[in-house]
Amino acid sequence: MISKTKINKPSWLNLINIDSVYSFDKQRQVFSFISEYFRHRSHLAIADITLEQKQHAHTDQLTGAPNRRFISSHFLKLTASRPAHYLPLSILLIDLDNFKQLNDSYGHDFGDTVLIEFTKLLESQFPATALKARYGGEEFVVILPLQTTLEASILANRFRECVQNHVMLTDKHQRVSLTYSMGIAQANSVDDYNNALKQADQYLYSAKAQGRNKVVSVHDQHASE
Ligand SMILES: Nc1nc2c(ncn2[C@@H]2O[C@H](COP(=O)(O)OP(=O)(O)OP(=O)(O)O)[C@@H](O)[C@H]2O)c(=O)[nH]1
Repeated sequence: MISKTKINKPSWLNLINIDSVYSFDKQRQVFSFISEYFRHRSHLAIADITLEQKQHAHTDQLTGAPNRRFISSHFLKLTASRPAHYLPLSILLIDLDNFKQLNDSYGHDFGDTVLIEFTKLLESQFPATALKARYGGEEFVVILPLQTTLEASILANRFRECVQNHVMLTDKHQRVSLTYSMGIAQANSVDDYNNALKQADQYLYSAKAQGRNKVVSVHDQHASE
């Protein structure tokens, strides 16, 4: 004898415990379940889309790094909610040197490859707890939680050497290396963040003015130049 559970029906119907789908009452139950099921499914689909849109809005599409929006809408909120786990923040503002020239010499596609490669270097060389974001164009920011600018400068100079020694190959097998300039400032509170960022930008400008391939913070005697 063929049991009732073997009647052809969509597999998701097995999710409900029904002995029979024949009585009127049971049919009503089934239909109400079906409509509930699809309502639930469409809610999940909407939730998925929203999550995907959020991810998209907070991710730099070329490099996959978090973008500037991620910092304000997530990272700073997280810092505000758990200050003891994050503050002080060291803010490292990075601008790749002579990037226009690199694009002009080797092509925009190679420039894109360099930005991707640089993001990978940031990821591998800075601690996992650091936020590494593409700020826009050839500008990046690294935020180091629980670090003073003095500690951050040591890491930053080590990374500067790592980057200048890192050789990349073009599709014509030309060897290309890269340098960057950096300004570092410290935020002791979340409210301090924007001022610290401006300060880091001034130090970055100073690093460029001093000939590039340089890290400048309050500890550098030429910082005010
Ligand atoms: N390949 C590529 N280039 C980009 C991207 N975003 C910005 N750039 C280029 O980066 C270059 C930045 O040039 P500038 O602002 O003149 O700065 P720079 O040549 O790096 O000179 P300094 O900053 O003074 O050392 C421009 O030519 C932009 O077109 C990108 O996503 N991909």
